[in-house]
Formats: sequence, C-alpha cells, structure tokens
Amino acid sequence: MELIELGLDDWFEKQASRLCGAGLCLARVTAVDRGRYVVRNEHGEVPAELTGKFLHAAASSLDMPCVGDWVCVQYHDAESHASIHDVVPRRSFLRRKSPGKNIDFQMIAANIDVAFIVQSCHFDFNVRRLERYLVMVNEGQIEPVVLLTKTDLVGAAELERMLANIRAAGITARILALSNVTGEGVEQVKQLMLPGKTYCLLGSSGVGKTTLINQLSGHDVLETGAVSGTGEGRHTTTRRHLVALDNGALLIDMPGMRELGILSAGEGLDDSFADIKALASQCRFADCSHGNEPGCAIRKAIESGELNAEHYRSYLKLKAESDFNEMSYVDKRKKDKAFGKMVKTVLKQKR
Ligand SMILES: Nc1nc2c(ncn2[C@@H]2O[C@H](COP(=O)(O)OP(=O)(O)OP(=O)(O)O)[C@@H](O)[C@H]2O)c(=O)[nH]1
Ligand SMILES: [Zn+2]
Repeated sequence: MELIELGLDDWFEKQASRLCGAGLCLARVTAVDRGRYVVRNEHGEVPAELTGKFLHAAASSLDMPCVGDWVCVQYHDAESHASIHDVVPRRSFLRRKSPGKNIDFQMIAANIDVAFIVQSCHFDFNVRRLERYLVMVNEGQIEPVVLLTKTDLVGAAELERMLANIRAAGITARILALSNVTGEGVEQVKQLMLPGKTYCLLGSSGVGKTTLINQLSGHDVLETGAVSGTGEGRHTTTRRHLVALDNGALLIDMPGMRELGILSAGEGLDDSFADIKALASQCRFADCSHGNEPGCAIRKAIESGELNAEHYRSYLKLKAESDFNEMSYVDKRKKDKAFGKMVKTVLKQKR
C-alpha cells in the first residue's frame, strides 16, 4: 500500500518535513494497545515503541500517538519493528472527556476526514444526542455526515418528520437515510467514501454500524486484524483499528470509540422511550426491575404484544450504555462483567 493510499497528502507531508530527519520515515498508526503500537507504511505493518526521548518530552497524554496519527519512525532489524520518534501535527482529532470530575481529555483517534454519526430511525432517533455528537466532531475539525438507518422500519412520512426535526434544530450537516435490509441508500454512502480518506462511524449500540461497515467493505473487515510477519511468537495479536476497505477508503473503528461516552443519564432516553417510562410507572413496585416481580406492567405489556420486545431490548441496551457512562472508571472496571451478566439475565427472563 502506497503512503498516499494510507491517507498521506501534501499537508501532512509538509508538516512531516520539519520533523522527520535523516534515517526516519513516515508511517501511520493503525493500532494502539496499552503503550504498544502498530504502524504501517508502504512495506507493511510492524509493531512499534516510543523512544525514551519522545516519552520524556511528552507533556500530556494528548501528545501520545493515537490511531490515525502520522509518525516519524525508525525501522530496526530488517524492518521487523520500529521506534516512534515524533508525531506529525494532527489535522483533525476525536477526543472524549475522561471519566470523573476534572476536565481532562483522552485522545481517541486522529486525522479523520469524515465522521458518520449514525442514528436509527427506529427508536434511537434523538436530536439532542445528535447535537452532542456534532459538537464533538466539529471541535475536532472533522466533517460530520448524519446517517439515519433502518428506514425499512418507518413510513415515509415519519422519516420526513425526523429530517424536518434535524433541520429545525439548525443542523446543516449532510444527512443520508438508508436501510441495511433493503440496501436502499447504502450506495450513496459508498459514493461519499473516497480512496485514501479516513472515516469513522459513531452512534449508539444497535443502530446498525457493524452491519453497514460489513456492507461497505464487501467482507467482514471487523473480524480480521492479526499483526503478521513479525516472527515473534510471544506477540499476541493486536486488533487493527485502522483498516482499508475494498473501495480504498480507510476506516477507523475500535472498541469503545463509537459511543464516545456521550450518552449520560436521561440524555434523550426518556424522550425516545416515553411509552416504556409510562408503563414502568404502572408496575406494582416502584423499584421494579421488570424481571420476576409480580405485577410488572412491562412484562405484561410484552406478553400481550402491547409493547414491542425489540423496542424494549433497544431501551435496555441504551440504558445500560447510559448507566455505564455515568460510572467512574473504577466502578466501571468492577461493574463491567457483572453488568453485562445482569443485562443478559434480564433479557433471558423476558423471553
Ligand atoms: N430492520 C433493520 N435492521 C437493521 C438494519 N441495520 C442493522 N439492523 C439490525 O440491527 C441490529 C444491530 O445492528 P448492528 O450492526 O450490530 O449495530 P451496531 O450499531 O454495530 O451495534 P454495536 O455493535 O452494539 O455497536 C442487528 O440485529 C441488525 O441486523 C436496518 O437497516 N434495518
Ligand atoms: Zn416492572
């Protein structure tokens, strides 16, 4: 893969020319895993480490390389691994506020040209949440494109109403509506994606991002990612976070980046799920978990068909995401497993 296919252009080259001196060359960071990096240039992908000098000079965690960064590297031992000497200034970035009270940011990815902000027409649609994603993307100098998925599940009039709501909020970003089921609109997304440009998909769990990515790529890109050819057996496989799609577009996708911790308590959830809130208020117990309790109005409504089980499931997913984002880092580590189990149990009981 040529550097230009990896997204290198005149702008980055000019920035890099001031940094990458003799013996150094340009590469792009394709994966980061607890201080270990994978960088890619025209000869392939290799593991990389930061030099002591770089670490010493770094003033904050924001200075550390992240996925999508262009870096000046030195290759060692028949180009089997590399050391990172410098990070080329970023043209755009995606960052999120660290959990907790301090105003502290965590760099997620860099040099993204277009962020697709994905919402489903079905149950997930919420203009306020859309605005929060737009703020984050605009701050990072990334061009937003709004994608409304699952159009097969709503009528034309309802879709029109959502589009009008977005425009009424003063949002001027490009909007595309699509269905992964009928395929309608998917081609338009494809046409927006240019070779050598870098993209990412953001949006709540369950809106159809993975399905769309697999359609766009022509194969299941998200399943792959072993770092190959390093010859070191003890290197565990690092999942690649920047991948090239069949059409030449580059996609950044990694665990935890899609939601950006954007969904905080109550944020739009109650608006989108007013029906569930109303039903829950009729449960016999005020703190009903809608599991096994007697007199549960939610369970009754699902059994009678009054409440769509899929609708309730997407509510639980979003609620879990929102509660999780509200927790401190330590609590998250503790709750991570327990919480996942709990959600599963709730879903099981419901079936
Ligand atoms: N009806 C309909 N269902 C869809 C569409 N796109 C995706 N789905 C379904 O919605 C569910 C969630 O889709 P995913 O692609 O896993 O959603 P995601 O956004 O990647 O979710 P996470 O992996 O949790 O972040 C799956 O059951 C898909 O089959 C669509 O356009 N229409
Ligand atoms: Zn209940």
